[in-house]
Amino acid sequence: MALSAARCPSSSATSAAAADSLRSCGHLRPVPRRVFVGRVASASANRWKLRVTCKQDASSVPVPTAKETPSKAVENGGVSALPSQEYGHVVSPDPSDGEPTVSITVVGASGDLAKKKIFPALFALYYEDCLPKHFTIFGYARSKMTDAELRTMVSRTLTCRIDKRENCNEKMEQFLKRCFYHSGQYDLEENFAELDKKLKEHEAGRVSNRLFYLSIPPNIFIDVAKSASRSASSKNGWTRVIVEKPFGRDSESSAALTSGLKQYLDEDQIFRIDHYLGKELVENLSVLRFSNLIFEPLWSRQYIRNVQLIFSEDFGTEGRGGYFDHYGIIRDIMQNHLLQILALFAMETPVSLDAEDIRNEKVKVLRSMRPLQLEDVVIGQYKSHTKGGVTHPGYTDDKTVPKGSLTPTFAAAALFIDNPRWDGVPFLMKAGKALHTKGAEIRVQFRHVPGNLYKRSFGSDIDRATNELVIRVQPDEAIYLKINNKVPGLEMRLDRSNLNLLYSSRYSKEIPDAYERLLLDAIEGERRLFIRSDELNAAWELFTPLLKELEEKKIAPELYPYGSRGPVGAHYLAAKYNVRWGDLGASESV
Ligand SMILES: NC(=O)C1=CN([C@@H]2O[C@H](COP(=O)(O)OP(=O)(O)OC[C@H]3O[C@@H](n4cnc5c(N)ncnc54)[C@H](OP(=O)(O)O)[C@@H]3O)[C@@H](O)[C@H]2O)C=CC1
Ligand SMILES: O=C1O[C@H](COP(=O)(O)O)[C@@H](O)[C@H](O)[C@H]1O
Repeated sequence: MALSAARCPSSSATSAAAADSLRSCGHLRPVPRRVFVGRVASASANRWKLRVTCKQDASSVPVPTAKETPSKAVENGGVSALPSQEYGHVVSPDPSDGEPTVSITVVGASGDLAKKKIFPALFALYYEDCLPKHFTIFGYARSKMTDAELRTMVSRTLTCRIDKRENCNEKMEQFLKRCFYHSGQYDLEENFAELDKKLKEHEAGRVSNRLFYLSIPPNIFIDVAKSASRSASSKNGWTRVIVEKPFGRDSESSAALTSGLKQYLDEDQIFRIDHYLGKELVENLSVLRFSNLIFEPLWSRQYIRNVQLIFSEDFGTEGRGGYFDHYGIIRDIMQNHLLQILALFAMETPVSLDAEDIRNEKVKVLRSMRPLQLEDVVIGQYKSHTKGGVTHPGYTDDKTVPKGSLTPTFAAAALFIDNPRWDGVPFLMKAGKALHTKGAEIRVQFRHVPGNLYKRSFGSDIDRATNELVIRVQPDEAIYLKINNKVPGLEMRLDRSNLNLLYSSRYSKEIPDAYERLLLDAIEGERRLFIRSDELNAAWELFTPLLKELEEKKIAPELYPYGSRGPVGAHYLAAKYNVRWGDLGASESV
């Protein structure tokens, strides 16, 4: 049954009834122990805060961590209070209200990711009143652009929530007035010093918190970290840096990148983004598991036969072939997105919802994993295919891809966690580009019912009677459980039906983009969904030997037609572990 779009009560609501109502409005969100509002206020042991509404007030201003708190020497001394001034169309408010400001600099603002994801996510946060009262956004890149040109560029990709269109144009205009641009080189400290000067003018003497989003190729991360930290970091608030993947291409290059960044930044300041962790259904994994009695007792080798993590795209690498060829699908999707989901899925119950407690459990899973064996991996590459008169190019037809490239655009792998909970349970991953469909899902196949009284009704294929829990991350977000059910009627006939939680039917609220959640978390200092350096090392240690072996032995990928289901080898790999991929549809009905 769909919920009607109820009006949400204000952030000051504290009664249990109000909290319930807020929960149904989808505004409840765990964030760490800063402010305790509403019903769970007493549950401080759980370190929960209810983000009842995004409206920022003084009480929700993030408190810097011990490391981020500036020394007393710089506090107050670093920046002199400037009078209110007019900046572009914005009048900077009087600093006497004592509230800090956040300056967000998108480095690489002229690029694809900035336009496609970062600016739209910032606007969505603004639209939802999630950004602090005082904020400024700067684009930074080498391209020459005026503030007005940046605004025009950004405005092309802004959209309003489809479920909330009121004041859309007005809000866009207000947002764009708070966006500015500075052109500079990535390795020139003087250019960042110029940026610093502009930021200070906008910050107008307030405590200034600064967030840099490095939306640039990884070979210039360290230059920017150096220039920004030396010449444009905050003197009296926090400075944080979001880095986009790829974080290296193997253990060694990743370690070098981490130590390079740590020359200029503390680990606490580095927010390594994996945008899959910001997806709604991935965020919900822990809720599903730890707040429902029925799942957690089943969450082990005792009841689970196998777990499948499946990613597919129905388009190729067109336009990104040059980048992709250096990485391939294992580094692009498996080593980060799918592995992060696996770690969240398989971790033990953390002590609390605190970022460090969660990340401690995730890293234990990663470190308990068996190094990947070549015989447990299948790789593929798409080839040209003509369908309905349309010819789709093969991977190596892309001019930016070297001829004869062996880079996989598809991979399937069987992974194992050698710990008491998961001993012997195959975790099967499959990821591919240019497949027949686009989607990402987690499939949990349970064991057979021992001595099943209805065995005869399933014929010889008992596998078809397996209960399966599907968490569909995208598209059409859903959680459904396949159960065996009696078909109504006088005869005894069973079929497989779904207990189905389809988000679009249940919730009227539009699902926020992953980048919105992650940007807001970075502003709030919430690190739960960002990758800690030891997690990253463990992830690379798992994949690096395999990646090296594939490259050294020049293993040729199995070719599959563009738009197909991928290489047949993936089925043999699953069969080796008595598994049938759940996304093939064959086991949908009995
Ligand atoms: N696009 C996407 O969907 C995704 C991207 N990423 C990662 O995010 C980051 C940004 O991605 P995207 O926007 O696509 O990247 P771009 O290649 O578009 O680069 C962003 C900006 O960086 C500058 N730049 C590009 N190449 C160089 C270079 N060799 N030396 C110096 N500056 C350069 C350019 O700005 P200018 O010339 O104006 O200085 C460019 O506009 C990358 O690390 C990418 O791997 C991760 C996931 C998805
Ligand atoms: O990180 C990446 O993710 C995208 C897929 O992200 P999605 O949110 O659209 O599912 C993928 O296309 C890209 O190759 C990869 O680098």
